[in-house]
Amino acid sequence: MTAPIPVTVITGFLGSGKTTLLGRLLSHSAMAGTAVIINEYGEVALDHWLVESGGEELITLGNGCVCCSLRGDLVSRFRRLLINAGSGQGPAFRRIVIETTGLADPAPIVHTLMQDPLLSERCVMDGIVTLVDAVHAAATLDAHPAAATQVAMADRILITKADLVAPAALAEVRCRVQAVNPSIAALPVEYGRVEPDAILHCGPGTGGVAALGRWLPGQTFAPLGESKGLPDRHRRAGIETLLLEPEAPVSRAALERFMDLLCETWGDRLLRCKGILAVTDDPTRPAVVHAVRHQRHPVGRLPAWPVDLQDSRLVCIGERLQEDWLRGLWASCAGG
Ligand SMILES: Nc1nc2c(ncn2[C@@H]2O[C@H](COP(=O)(O)OP(=O)(O)OP(=O)(O)O)[C@@H](O)[C@H]2O)c(=O)[nH]1
Repeated sequence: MTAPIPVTVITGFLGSGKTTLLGRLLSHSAMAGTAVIINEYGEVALDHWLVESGGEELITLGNGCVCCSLRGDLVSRFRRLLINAGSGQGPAFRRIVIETTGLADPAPIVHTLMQDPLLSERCVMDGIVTLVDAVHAAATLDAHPAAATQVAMADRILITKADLVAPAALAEVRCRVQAVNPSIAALPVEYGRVEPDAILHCGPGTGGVAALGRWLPGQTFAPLGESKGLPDRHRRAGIETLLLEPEAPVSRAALERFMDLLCETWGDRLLRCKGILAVTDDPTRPAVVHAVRHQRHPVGRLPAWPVDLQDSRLVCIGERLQEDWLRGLWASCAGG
């Protein structure tokens, strides 16, 4: 009998720093042999281009959420991983990490994995790790029940972007988080700088997975069926995504102006914006932009275009977004 493969679910609301954390962790030798499944909500998945996996198996599930519309896809990708590794057709691995979308409810994900005969025989849930963005914790927990569910079900909680708030504000976030999940101590982090032990080996205890194990048998979820037929509950709740695919490179100054105006104007309606875009100063090194609500993160650069991405893409996720306005703003800033 081989030991069951531990599965870690990394969750946290949109833009809370999941991909940043994952990228850091995967560079650690203790994470060698990790298969990674990244799920993204936007129309076009960008995260896998932003994670340096160091040769680990990396699978993307895009344009939907593994807690609802993509539950069937999650099971089939998981099964394929296990079957390919078992038959030698795919790489062997020692653990699996799933990065959920920022909107995901962890309960149906764990339920989906626990009810599949092959997965429940070969894998064991290690833990649910929830990231809470220190800058936006209060607004997010107030407005989005999924954010509170993510915290309530956590085995480990990391308060990210601790560098962006004052100590008093950080203490408030801790209190807020502990009011939702008093059994877990929340650990502040900056740019995902944690040792792997901070997220691994949660083990059976009083945390989220143990609690879910007791609670799930009494719950019913929509049957799995064909994933494409499952409703996307976030879309029904009014969360929309917009995609821009600019054809020409943009100047760095125009890009900065666009991001500033976008965050200023849409503010809390803009739950997330991210993009990989060609810039005129060096179109071979694309710019990476991120925003969460009114907070715009500094523009980064990739050393080169990923092999399977050659065009600029920018995704916005939010509520009451207006496509015409977004396109108009881009045109007026970029001059296109
Ligand atoms: N200042 C600061 N920025 C951070 C920290 N962690 C992440 N970021 C930035 O926050 C932005 C979003 O980070 P991501 O890691 O992409 O967030 P995510 O949770 O994967 O985003 P989604 O998958 O879209 O939900 C990026 O610009 C990161 O560089 C942190 O601790 N401090």
